[in-house]
Amino acid sequence: MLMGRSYAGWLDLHIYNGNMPSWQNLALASPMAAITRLAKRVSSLSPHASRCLTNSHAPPYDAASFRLARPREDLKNRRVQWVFLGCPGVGKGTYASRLSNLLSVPHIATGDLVREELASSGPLSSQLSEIVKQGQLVSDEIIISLLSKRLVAGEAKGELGFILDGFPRTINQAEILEGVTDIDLVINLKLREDVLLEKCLGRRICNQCGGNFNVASINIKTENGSPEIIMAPLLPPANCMSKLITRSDDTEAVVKERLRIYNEMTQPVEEFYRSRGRLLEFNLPGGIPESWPKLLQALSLDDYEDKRSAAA
Ligand SMILES: Nc1ncnc2c1ncn2[C@@H]1O[C@H](COP(=O)(O)OP(=O)(O)O)[C@@H](O)[C@H]1O
Repeated sequence: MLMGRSYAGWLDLHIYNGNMPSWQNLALASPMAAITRLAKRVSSLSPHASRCLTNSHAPPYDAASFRLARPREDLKNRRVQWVFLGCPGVGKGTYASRLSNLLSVPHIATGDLVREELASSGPLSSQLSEIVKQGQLVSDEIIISLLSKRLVAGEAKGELGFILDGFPRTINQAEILEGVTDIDLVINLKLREDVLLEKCLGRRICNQCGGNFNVASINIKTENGSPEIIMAPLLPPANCMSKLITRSDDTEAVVKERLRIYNEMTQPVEEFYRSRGRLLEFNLPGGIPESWPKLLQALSLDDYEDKRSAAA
């Protein structure tokens, strides 16, 4: 874990590339260039995927935007474009969502996009349902189409920057993303595999408000030099209690398959960004109360949060 080490510290260690942004200076500009380039990729999808998406309830992208591609924006003139990597259950959604609130950039989770598509009973839903239930990855073309649609919708609302969670998950996705936009930072969250399994099995979602909770109480003592891990359950408020559901892919067999697929398909993506000097490895020291301040510290955002809360 990068504890007690400032950004400048990791710069020295070459964990980060030479283009370290000053978050506080990241000003306003549209991620339109990235969106249009991603949308352009969608246009080269197989006729089947394009047809599925074109038949969907919302237009997948604005064809006119293909002509608007602009050069990559200067980092100083836009908001952060970050990616969260990490195994199922590690907490990508939790920390991505907190950072999204702090930095006022959208948190875009491709798993959520897939679940929304499933819930919509659109043309892709029965195909997606089988894939997700088995813990397999959705095809690159479908996931890129869903993401492109989401980015275009966000752009129409004036969204700036993004924190991606669950994308890219394959080298091919990483290469496509690399071809369309600049990713400033990739935060790789890490936790022991036995804890990941417990966390996935304890995960609960309120089917009314969509809130994410966890009933698992993790208490692992120090052994063979590995540190103690204590994670208190993240219990829902009383009004969500009777509405909790478990994700269909959070069964022991499916979580193990998702972990296997992560190691096979997504771990190479860690190396992809490590070799480009953009990967921040962060070993979670425990639950949110211990991990959040340390993550902010590793991102040199602890001071930023103080200023934000003082201004609120
Ligand atoms: N980038 C992606 N590529 C392929 N499939 C994806 C991607 N993102 C999400 N999915 C699909 O959605 C499911 C749920 O994703 P997610 O909520 O991110 O799960 P996890 O908890 O395993 O990180 C995945 O198991 C996979 O089927």
